[in-house]
Amino acid sequence: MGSGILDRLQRKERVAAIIKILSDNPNKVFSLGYFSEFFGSARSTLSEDIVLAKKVVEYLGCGKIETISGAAGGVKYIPGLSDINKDAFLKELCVTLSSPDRIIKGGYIYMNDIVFSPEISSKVGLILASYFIEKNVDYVITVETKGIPIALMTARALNKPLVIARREVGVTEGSSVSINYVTGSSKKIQRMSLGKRAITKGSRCIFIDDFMKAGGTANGIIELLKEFECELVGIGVLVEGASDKKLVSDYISLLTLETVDEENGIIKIYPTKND
Ligand SMILES: O=P(O)(O)OC[C@H]1O[C@H](OP(=O)(O)OP(=O)(O)O)[C@H](O)[C@@H]1O
Ligand SMILES: Nc1ncnc2[nH]cnc12
Repeated sequence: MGSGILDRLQRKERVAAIIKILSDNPNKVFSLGYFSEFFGSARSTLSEDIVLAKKVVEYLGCGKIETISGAAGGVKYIPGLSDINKDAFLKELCVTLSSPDRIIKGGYIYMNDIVFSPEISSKVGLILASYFIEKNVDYVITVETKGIPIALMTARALNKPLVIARREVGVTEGSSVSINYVTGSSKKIQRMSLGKRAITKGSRCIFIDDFMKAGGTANGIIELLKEFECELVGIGVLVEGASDKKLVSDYISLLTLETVDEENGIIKIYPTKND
């Protein structure tokens, strides 16, 4: 494809196609030359198309198209949600999560339907990714199980690989490194393992999870990454438990769970003030 049928595309059709190509490949730089060849149009024409594409993305409040100058320059799409869209989404999520029928014995709330919903977890991933765009991330890391969809969606938005620490050593991982850690959720000593070939030495990683209680899991990830001589450059979770003393201090949470009152059937959860 490229020339032939596509060279007959009109400006508005090219703009739609540019947006599709860029948004399918978040954070990937496409040169003007690439589009010029693809559409069989002059670079000057493409520059004007890109100005229009930028306007459309801005209008939709779904991130931005950025121009990178220089020899390795071009354009890339940085996914995101406008503040208005983000606030509305997080508020609505709080309403959904505060339904009393979500209360689980022991002070937990049921979140499986939320984290396993592609529509919701993709937006959560977009929002979390927006906090780490500037961090030069090489990998997104999570620990099985419930953090996986959100971590994958964050990795998708950053266009970086996802790495999953396992509770048990997986045969298909090859030789692995394991560490023990204490999770506040189950208050038990747990083990997490990562295949030795999963991450390249010296990489920069962010840890993404669905929930942070005491932060023992995040701490475990820090210890695990030390074994790989990798650096943890950010931590992001969908929900943090407000009343719990944390073992880590530098993290982003989107929602704060203040109370789960089993007796009176009350859940208090609100968007975290991060800025
Ligand atoms: O901050 P912490 O005190 O360490 O607790 C947070 C951890 O607890 C939850 O996992 P859980 O143990 O419920 O496992 P699951 O994801 O397999 O359900 C959550 O997904 C975090 O990984
Ligand atoms: N869903 C949940 N609700 C409350 N505390 C938790 N800790 C881990 N998961 C949790």
